This record gives sequence, structure tokens and C-alpha cells, in this order.
Amino acid sequence: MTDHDETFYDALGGEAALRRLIEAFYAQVLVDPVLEPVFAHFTPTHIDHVVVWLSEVFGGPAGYTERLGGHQALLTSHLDLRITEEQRARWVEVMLRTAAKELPDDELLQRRFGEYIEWGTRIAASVSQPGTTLGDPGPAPHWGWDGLA
Ligand code: HEM
Repeated sequence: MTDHDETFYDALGGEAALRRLIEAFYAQVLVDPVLEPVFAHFTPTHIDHVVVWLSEVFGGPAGYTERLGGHQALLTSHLDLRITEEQRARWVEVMLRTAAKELPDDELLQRRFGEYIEWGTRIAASVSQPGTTLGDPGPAPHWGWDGLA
């Protein structure tokens, strides 16, 4: 049983667990017939950056805001990708299947993680449609035991 008094980030297993998750996730994405074409320009740095982003969202170090351009840069990465609902749903499916294996077997932790993934992928898909202009999205979101903080 996971200690729910810990921060969500610590309960997930911190950066090491998020790295295992994201490495296992992209190993599947890059050979997935629905997702592989979307990630044609994938580089290993992508994995580092997703780990830094997720760490910040879940209450770990604020590295994305401090070093990688913050929320605005994260959204900008998805501009014009034209993510379809099929691609978004597949991304969610692969991520949740991988999280069930790689993250602690704790019902609330898995549920809250899944809610973030559902929420975050809807935003990514939405801003990826043609013609999107980003305003100021505000600070990076924080997600924990109670969902969006
Ligand atoms: C919670 C949801 C998501 C998170 C946290 C996330 C996170 C990120 C991050 C941190 C980057 C920047 C990587 C870098 O700097 O190299 C990125 C880029 C990218 N994301 Fe996402 N993403 C999400 C959803 C999606 C979805 C649903 C898709 C497509 C099905 C997608 C496709 C891409 C692609 C193709 C890039 C690379 C763009 C480029 O070539 O520069 N993302 N994402």
C-alpha cells in the first residue's frame, strides 16, 4: 500500500520511476502503427524532456519551467501536429498499460495518473490542430492526490 502522506511524485517513485515508465512507453510508441508516423522526428532528448515535464507536474523539481521554457514551450511542441482522436486514444492506451506495469500498484495513484494523462492528452490534441494561437497558458499545472491543484 502506498503512503498517501508522501507527495504524489515520491509515491510514484520519483524521477527513476518516471524514466522507466517513459522509456518503456516510447519503446512501444515507436513501433506502434498508429503512433509511429507522429513521432518521425523522435530523438532520445524527447524522453528526457517528458520525464522533466512529468516530474514537475507531479510535484517534483520544477526543471521544465526553470530550464526548458515552461508551460508555453510544452504546448508549443504540439502545435500543428494535427493529432487525431485515434492517435490520442492510442497514446493514452499505451501509456496506461505501461503505467500499470511500471508504476506502484496503488488504486488511487493509478487513477490520478490516468486522469492527468486523459486531461493532458486532450489539451495536446486540441492545441495541435491547425490555426491554434497560444495565449499565455500560465504556470505549469500541478497534479496530485486530489487531481489538478
Ligand atoms: C499528457 C500528455 C502529453 C505530455 C505530457 C507530452 C509531453 C511532451 C513533451 C515534454 C514534449 C517536448 C519534447 C522535447 O522537447 O523534445 C512533447 C513533444 C511531442 N509530443 Fe507530446 N505530450 C503529451 C501528449 C502527446 C500526444 C497525445 C501526442 C500524439 C499522439 C504527442 C506527440 C508529440 C510529438 C510528436 C512531439 C514532438 C514534436 C517535435 O517534433 O518537436 N504528445 N510532448
